Amino acid sequence: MNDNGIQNFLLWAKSRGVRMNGIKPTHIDARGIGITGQKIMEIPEKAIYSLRSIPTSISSRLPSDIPLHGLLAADLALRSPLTDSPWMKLLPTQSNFTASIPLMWPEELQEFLPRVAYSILKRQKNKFQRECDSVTKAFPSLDQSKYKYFWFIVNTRTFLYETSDMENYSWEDKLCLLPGADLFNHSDDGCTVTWWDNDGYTITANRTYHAGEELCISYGQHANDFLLVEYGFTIPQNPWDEIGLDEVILPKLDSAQQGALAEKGYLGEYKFHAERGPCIRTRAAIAEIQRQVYPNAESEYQVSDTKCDILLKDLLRELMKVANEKLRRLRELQIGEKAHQDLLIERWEQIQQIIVKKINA
Ligand SMILES: C[S@@+](CC[C@H](N)C(=O)[O-])C[C@H]1O[C@@H](n2cnc3c(N)ncnc32)[C@H](O)[C@@H]1O
Repeated sequence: MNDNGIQNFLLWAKSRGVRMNGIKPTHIDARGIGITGQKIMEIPEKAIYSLRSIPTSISSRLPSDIPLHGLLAADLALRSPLTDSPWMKLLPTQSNFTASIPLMWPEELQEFLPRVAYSILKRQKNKFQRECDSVTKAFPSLDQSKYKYFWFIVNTRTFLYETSDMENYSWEDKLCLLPGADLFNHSDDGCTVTWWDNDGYTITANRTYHAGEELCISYGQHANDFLLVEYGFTIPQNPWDEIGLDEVILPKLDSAQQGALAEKGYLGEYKFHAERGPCIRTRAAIAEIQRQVYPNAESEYQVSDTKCDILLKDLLRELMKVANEKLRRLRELQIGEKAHQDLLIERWEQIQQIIVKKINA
């Protein structure tokens, strides 16, 4: 059936009282016709807040290499082009951020983050501080905490934005704010966000939703450590979740082994994914450790899956002890808000669940 056929069918169905809200029949490859979601939101070019929206009175006073993230935050904090609007009244408050965003927590609590999350936090802290220093140097009356608030508004609400004239921009500068579309929460399998070059964005339902059911988009294939630091939440059943093994692997490697791994570009950032298992870096490190036990094995490929699995389970048991101890101390802790402790406890319990699943497999 062609599109005319579908249109005629829709008119006929409508005359019989059939109502379709937010969905329509569509040709779906080999599966013939199926029902897909309609456009549920359109954001035209003129509603996009991006580099082009920033006046030279702001940008010319800042270093030319300041990332767009820092520039957008400066514009929002200084000029309030959107902040006096009804959009602003809907945004999270400072106290929402203080409860959820680890960079705003007491430092003693940040140290309870899993190592992977803590590394992401350190990079984020450095990036924020560099941009904050540039902006407050150029605009000394701007309060640091006000700038930090808007920096996180940008951090938690931007979309990837790439027009044909932005090819040479660094990926960091290909972003924009979309007031309205930024109200979608994240799920690993959400509605589709499409950018039509020089025209605007459309968001399309990915499946049929029940009336009143929340529609989400996906912020990307992120593990929970990333979601926690960048957005202030984790999701319970996250298919992209993985756990870091650095704190149990690195102490087992002597300097020669570390050198061998560094040569291959495999020193550190060891991950284990609940479904996919150890990443290639982890396998290479396990092979190095195995060589202490099986000195004749020459490459990671010579270490059998079974031997790798036995050592992996030992490493996971060690990580379990770390998780147990963190949870014990967290439950007794008197610093910070309950929301901070809840988020940390939730994350360590997710780590425990991934470990238990593997050990019992
Ligand atoms: C782009 S905004 C989404 C709209 C936001 N909920 C609001 O009230 O404006 C992103 C923020 O929403 C929250 N969020 C998004 N998805 C979430 C989820 N699946 N679970 C918990 N919080 C979520 C987090 O605070 C995140 O930083």
